[in-house]
Parts: sequence; structure tokens; C-alpha cells
Amino acid sequence: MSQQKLKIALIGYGKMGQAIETLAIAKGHEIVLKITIDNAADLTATNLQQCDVAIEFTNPESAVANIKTCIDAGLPVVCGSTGWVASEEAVKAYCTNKQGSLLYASNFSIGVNIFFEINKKLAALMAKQHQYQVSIEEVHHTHKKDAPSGTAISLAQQIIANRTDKHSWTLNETPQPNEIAMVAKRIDPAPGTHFVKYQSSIDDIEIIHTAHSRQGFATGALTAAEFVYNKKGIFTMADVLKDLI
Ligand SMILES: NC(=O)C1=CN([C@@H]2O[C@H](COP(=O)(O)OP(=O)(O)OC[C@H]3O[C@@H](n4cnc5c(N)ncnc54)[C@H](OP(=O)(O)O)[C@@H]3O)[C@@H](O)[C@H]2O)C=CC1
Ligand SMILES: O=C(O)C1=N[C@H](C(=O)O)C[C@H](O)C1
Repeated sequence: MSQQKLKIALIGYGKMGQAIETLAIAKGHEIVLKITIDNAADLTATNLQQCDVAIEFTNPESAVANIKTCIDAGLPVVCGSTGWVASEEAVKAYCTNKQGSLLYASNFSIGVNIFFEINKKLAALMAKQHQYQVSIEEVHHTHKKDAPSGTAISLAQQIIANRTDKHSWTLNETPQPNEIAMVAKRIDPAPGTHFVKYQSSIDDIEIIHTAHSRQGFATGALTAAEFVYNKKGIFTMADVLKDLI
């Protein structure tokens, strides 16, 4: 079946917004509304209602308000901004109450979503191997505003869900026994590298995902928009990729 050509609102026109625009136009979609910091006042219900779907990639401070504006306008929204995890449950409740559509992913690339599945399985396998210290390391470019990355937080949440002895994580500090140690490094031009390490005095087990560019994130975000534009509810990349992985 051929893909419906979408009228897209791009909220945020930085590295990700621009990468998504290129891919969207190549697939025959139309960017009807482009919101930057300079025309943020144009993010109105009237303008959003000219579109089929919004794709939001801004920053931790703007994301929540932008998502709510889309929900209030009745427009499905795909959000890739990270760093607002503390508001996630409240935003989902807002979306549910307003019968809106939201698809948030800390990472849209197929590779990372496969990596997530490996991480969950490895965490379950290692749950009783207390001789191994588990830790997460992420490396990103120096323009990144949040730390740790949203992807690193997702990896930690998956580990916590698959063992009983870890309850939270700590960044760049010595962890308590019930915490996962996280390290965030900022090195240009890294688009995003994530390590999950299990280390013991006898041996180490390590899984690594390395993004070579932003193409995987942009492709995944556009696929998510094509998935959600005519749906109601709260979705994840697992819903989008359920027939693929
Ligand atoms: N989920 C995923 O797969 C991925 C998520 N990300 C996340 O996406 C977000 C954006 O990343 P990236 O594109 O690299 O960042 P950029 O800084 O390159 O782009 C963000 C853009 O949004 C603009 N902006 C800020 N506030 C608003 C607003 N209220 N309305 C409209 N535009 C606004 C910024 O302007 P100004 O610079 O003037 O503030 C900037 O141009 C980050 O949170 C990042 O962590 C990134 C890659 C993949
Ligand atoms: O800011 C970025 O660049 C990225 N952010 C996301 C995150 O915080 O996990 C995804 C990817 O790693 C790139």
C-alpha cells in the first residue's frame, strides 16, 4: 500500500529538524509549518490544524509546552526531544485526558531499538550475577544540552525493570549498591554512542551501539510520523517497529 503524503509541522529546525525535512521532502511529504525560535508565536491551533502530524525536536525546556499545544490543537505529535523525563507521566496523562496522540522515543533509530531488546535480554540474564558491576556510558557531541542522554536513561530503565537489586541510576558519581553508574562524555562530532558494561574481576561483557550520523534518528522519526498521523493514543517505537523487530 502506498504511503499517504503528509502535511507535516516541524517544531524545531536544528540538526534533527533539518535532517527530517530533507528525508520528508524526498518521500513526497510537505512541510507546511516550520517553527523556529524566531517564529515560535506561529505555533497556534489554527496553524497546526492545517497539518496531519507534528514532529518536535527542540530542547528539554520547550518540549512539554510544544507537545501540549499540539495535543490541544488535536494534532498527533511525534516527539524526539530528550531531557524532560520528569514530566513524562504527566504529559502522557494530559494526552490521555484530551484523547490526543503522542509518540515519544528517546531514540528513533532501528539499530538502537534492536539494541534496547538486547539490553533487556542481557539484563535478565545478568540479574543474578552479582559479581558483575553494571554501568552505562554515553558519548555525544558538545552541543548536546542534556546529560545523561535520553537513550542512556531508557537503557537504565530497561535494566531496572529486569532485575530487583537496582532501583535508580547516578551520573558521574560513585553509585550506591542499588544504583546503576552512568558516565556522560561530550566529544565532537559523536552523533551518539552508548555502552552497557558488566565488569567483574574475571571478565567483562559489553554491548555498544554507535550512530555514524543522524540519518537513523531522522528516518525513524519520519516513520513514526507516518505511523501515528491517523491514530489516537500513546505509542512507542516498539509499536512502530513491531513487524520489523
Ligand atoms: N529521539 C531521538 O532519536 C533523538 C533525539 N534528539 C534530541 O532532540 C532534541 C533536538 O536535537 P537537535 O536537533 O540535535 O538540537 P538542535 O539544538 O540542533 O536543534 C533544536 C532547535 O530547536 C530550536 N528551539 C528551541 N526552542 C524552540 C521552540 N520553543 N520552538 C521552536 N524551536 C525551538 C533551537 O533553537 P536555538 O538553538 O536558537 O535555541 C534549535 O534550533 C534534543 O533534545 C536531542 O537530545 C536528537 C537526536 C535524536
Ligand atoms: O542530542 C542528541 O544528539 C541525541 N539525543 C538522543 C538522546 O538523548 O538519547 C538520541 C541520540 O543519542 C542523539
